[in-house]
Amino acid sequence: APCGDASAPVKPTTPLLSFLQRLQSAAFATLGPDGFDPKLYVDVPFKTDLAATEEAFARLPRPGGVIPVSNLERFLGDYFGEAGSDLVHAEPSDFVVEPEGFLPKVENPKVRAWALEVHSLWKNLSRRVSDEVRERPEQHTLLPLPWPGVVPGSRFREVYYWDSYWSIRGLLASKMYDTAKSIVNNLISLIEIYGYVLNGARTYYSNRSQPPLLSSMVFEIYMRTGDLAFVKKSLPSLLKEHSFWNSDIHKVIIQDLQGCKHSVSHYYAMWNKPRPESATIDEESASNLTSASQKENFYRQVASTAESGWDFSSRWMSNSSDLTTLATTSIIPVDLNAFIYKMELDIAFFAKLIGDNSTSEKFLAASKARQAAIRSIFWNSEMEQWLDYWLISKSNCEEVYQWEAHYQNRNIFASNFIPLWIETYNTDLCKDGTMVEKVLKSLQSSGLLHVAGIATSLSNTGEQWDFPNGWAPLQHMIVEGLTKSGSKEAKSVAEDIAIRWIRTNYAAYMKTGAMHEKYDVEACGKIGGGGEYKPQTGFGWSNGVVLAFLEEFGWPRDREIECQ
Ligand SMILES: OC[C@H]1O[C@H](O[C@H]2O[C@H](CO)[C@@H](O)[C@H](O)[C@H]2O)[C@H](O)[C@@H](O)[C@@H]1O
Repeated sequence: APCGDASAPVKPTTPLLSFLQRLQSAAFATLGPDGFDPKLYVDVPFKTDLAATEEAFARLPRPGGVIPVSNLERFLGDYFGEAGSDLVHAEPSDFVVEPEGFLPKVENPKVRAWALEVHSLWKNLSRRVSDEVRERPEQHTLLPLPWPGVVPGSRFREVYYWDSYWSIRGLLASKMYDTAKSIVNNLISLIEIYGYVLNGARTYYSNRSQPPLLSSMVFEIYMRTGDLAFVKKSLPSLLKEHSFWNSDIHKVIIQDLQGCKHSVSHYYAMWNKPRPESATIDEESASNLTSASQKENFYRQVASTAESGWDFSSRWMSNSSDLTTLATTSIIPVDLNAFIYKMELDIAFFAKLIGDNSTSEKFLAASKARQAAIRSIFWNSEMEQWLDYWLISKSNCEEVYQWEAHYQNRNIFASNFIPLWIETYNTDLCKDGTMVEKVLKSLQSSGLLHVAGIATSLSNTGEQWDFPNGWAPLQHMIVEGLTKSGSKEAKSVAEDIAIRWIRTNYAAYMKTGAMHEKYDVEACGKIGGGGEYKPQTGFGWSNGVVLAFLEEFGWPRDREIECQ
């Protein structure tokens, strides 16, 4: 990792984005904070070139320094298309109303009818980039992805990296294999250009990635389709992605108590300014920081937290009520290292499949090293969970950090159980049945399990990746880990969590007519809240997880779907 902020990389911004940020700031001054979504102003496509638009913007009247609402609205209408209009609806070629062999274990007619509705939502969420973006990319922040894809929904108008994994899990249950492959091909196209998968398919997301689950997407698609050519095509990009996550900025060396050095990874965005999509919010949050370097550090922490996918959470804060104490780059996250461990196992598996034995052996060795690191650095045998590790040092500039037990973060987060999802695939821990039972007990007494699913954390901070919110990805990884653990008891707890999650999604859908981005786990049918934007609907990963759970566990005819 870079030694201090000064040496850390920052991606250049574009003139288009700088202008849109000025527009966003002017709109904020005009409209005020109520209902204001800053992302809208960096998503609007230009109708004409930047120079002409900037000139017209400069000519707008500004009595008292603020553009009147009517002038702002007219300017927006004259010079910009609707946000999202450059990503057009695309009918997925592999969608059928009721696919053959769809959710064979779902017998209850109400649940089946609802599952078919959820399945049909893929049509609403399917998009392709308009020809206009390809012809004039300089007038859009949207990136010209080559193939159709699936978006999360609502304000998340573009493709997102880690969301895509759960959309794919649902698409596979919906038998939409071509759409699933097309999503992966788009992400691969980003690696070919940038060397990594971007947080999302917008120019303003190019300073960071998101939790790396591309190899898991390829793995799941291969397991369903047996498409070896697809694996062969994906492998070179996966190798590039692996180096990105093990490069200078993302790599940290920690020496354990036995003197063994471990190479692990952390989140680290190539950015030290307000996030363009939330600049008005970030500037306000940083307003009490006095020096330029304090602000730059804060902005880097904010962007690095967005790279984690958990934006925002007490998990990354040294004081859970003060966002300016975000310290994400000083934390070695257990889930990120579990994902990279899985990436290493997947690459070894794919390389073997295509007959590249030396790559396979190299990545098997890398996975063994990562497995040892996970055990030495994150595992806490007293709590029987894996804990994030905080890099605390006087200079914040160590070549090698010395591991100390009290730098493990003993606060409880759902991420402390994410290695379950990976361990079950291929490890000694899994062979030791008692281990799974210990982690299960620890989960059961953690305080995370609630009537409507697994809470993200135990702290109610008002941030969206904290209590009482429950997120589909977290439910899915823990449930799948427990299900595949080989323990009967773990499988039955997993099924119970899945049933609660399905019920809450169903009840909220019946009440609101929509699938939601996050839910409140304290009550069945309650949607989540908190954070910097209004709760969103659609919603790719929630749809994917409901379909994946229904495929795994089914729903017997005589089991009630209503909240109990
Ligand atoms: O606009 C604010 C932030 O929004 C995104 O984060 C949230 O939505 C994503 C899409 O569903 C999801 O992947 C992420 O986990 C959520 O926290 C975006 O990814 C952030 O970069 C952005 O700043």
